[in-house]
Amino acid sequence: MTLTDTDTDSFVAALRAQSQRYHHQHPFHIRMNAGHLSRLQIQGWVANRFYYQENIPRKDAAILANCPDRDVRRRWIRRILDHDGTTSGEGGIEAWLRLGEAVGLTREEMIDGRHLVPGVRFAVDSYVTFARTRPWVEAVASSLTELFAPDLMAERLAAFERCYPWTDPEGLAYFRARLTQAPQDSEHALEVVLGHCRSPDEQERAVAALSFKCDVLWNILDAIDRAYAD
Ligand SMILES: O=C(O)c1cc(C(=O)O)c2c(n1)C(=O)C(=O)c1cc(C(=O)O)[nH]c1-2
Repeated sequence: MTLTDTDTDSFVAALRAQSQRYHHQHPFHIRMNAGHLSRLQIQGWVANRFYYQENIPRKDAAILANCPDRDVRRRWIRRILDHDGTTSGEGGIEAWLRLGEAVGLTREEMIDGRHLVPGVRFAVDSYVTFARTRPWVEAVASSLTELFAPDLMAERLAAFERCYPWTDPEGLAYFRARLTQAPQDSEHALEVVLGHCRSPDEQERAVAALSFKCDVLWNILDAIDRAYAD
């Protein structure tokens, strides 16, 4: 099927329109970026988000396992290395642990999951299951929330520096790294999705996958917000 530029433009517009459902609008993030969260609420968010961070490489490994395209795999595998690092002391998961320490948590309490609330576990697990069980292109499409992430990351970095001065600034390196990693990742993911989703049905399923992922992120924050209510 041949796609015209207009078809592609309207598909990209439908994907981008999902930004209206992105978690930058969630009341918990709005309060975070306005400096209205307590130290306990920040710690609860960091400890619970650790479960998301540690599951991202498992989600990406599921996409690799289901993907028959060598070129895509060759590039996708970098995401796993970005998060896991290639040796101890490196990678995004390590950086998140340092963020936790910077806000006053210990590594042990993040790793053993003692603060993990059921709704966060359920939402994160559903994202990993989605990547394992749905067609790999849909799983790639679900990662496209990263198209919307950089503005939120930049806002969050500024908010931490301005409003939560008790955070050790070195702990914010994770957010800085994502400012460049997220656009690279989402650019590749968008290229894959545009290349593989040609029919209206495939395009609809890609938009639905992205919508599902917005639900995952929203539910993570709902669960954290409820567990750490004022
Ligand atoms: O803090 C955030 O707002 C945020 C959002 C997202 C996202 O939009 O999915 C990711 C991340 N962070 C992130 O740190 C990250 O590593 C990441 C990987 C993915 C993905 O779906 O593959 N999303 C995100």
